[in-house]
Amino acid sequence: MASIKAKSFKLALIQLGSLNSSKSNNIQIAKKAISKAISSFSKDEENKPNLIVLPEIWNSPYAVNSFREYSEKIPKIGSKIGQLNENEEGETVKAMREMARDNKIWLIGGSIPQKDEKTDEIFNTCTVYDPEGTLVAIHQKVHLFDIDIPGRQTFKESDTLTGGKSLTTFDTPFGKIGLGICYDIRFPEMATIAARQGCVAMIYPAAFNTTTGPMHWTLLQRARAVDNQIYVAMCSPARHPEASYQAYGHSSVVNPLGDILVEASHEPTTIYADIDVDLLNTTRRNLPVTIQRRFDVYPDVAEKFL
Ligand SMILES: NC(=O)CC(=O)C(=O)O
Repeated sequence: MASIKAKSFKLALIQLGSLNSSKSNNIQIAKKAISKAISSFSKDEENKPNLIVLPEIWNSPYAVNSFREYSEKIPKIGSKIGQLNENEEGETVKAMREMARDNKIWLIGGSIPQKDEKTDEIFNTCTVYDPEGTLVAIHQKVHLFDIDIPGRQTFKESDTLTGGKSLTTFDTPFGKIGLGICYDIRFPEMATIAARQGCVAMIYPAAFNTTTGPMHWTLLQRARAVDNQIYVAMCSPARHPEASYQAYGHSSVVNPLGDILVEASHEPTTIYADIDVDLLNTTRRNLPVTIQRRFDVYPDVAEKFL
């Protein structure tokens, strides 16, 4: 794996606030937050973010009994802005294409509930758009959030959701990016495979809660970053006092050394980080674990991705 060929870039994570049960309200909030993040660089084009990330399930309440109602059809990778009618793609996808095009950015559109019309299954799905509004990647949350910490946090996504069956990376002019959604970060194989395929960063739209957030949010990001010598980012919704699910917030970005570059509180905000490819490659040169693996001692599933 060793060094990575990529260009340094600026990442922005939008910790959306004031989300409620109105999908169109939530879309307007996301639109405004993105144009505000971009317009604040109108006199400083060079430092404008190249890649913007939204949180997990931002157009719907994060609740198992809402996912079907808010679900949308997601069209195929490669579909372009203005090509499809409203029966072929949902209003959130259409809006995200416009957010990417109007602001000339790459957009990781957090996640939204997706309905597969053929199978009637619902997925927790992240879509990615290039600056023309073309859909370039789709990631369906692989590991469903089914946990029970009695008296503190119980959630069972599998009551209404189906888990995805594949891993996702996508190429940009500044490098390859790996995607996961929230609970996916607890499964280290995903980040390891993405890193070994040449990703410069793993990005997770996410919504930990006030029980699991303090326990593991930062630890998991730092672990995935240090193990794989990549950047790791998680983008959460802001906490909403009236929501049934209390999101942790704390959107953050960690560098390949495991340093937290930036971390939000639980309020609505946008945070920025420079993804420095030289630092990544220096880390790998100084601590060459990426070329010291001993697959003769532990032949594992990731070996075929060498
Ligand atoms: N919400 C999730 O998918 C995951 C989470 O909150 C946790 O792992 O903790």
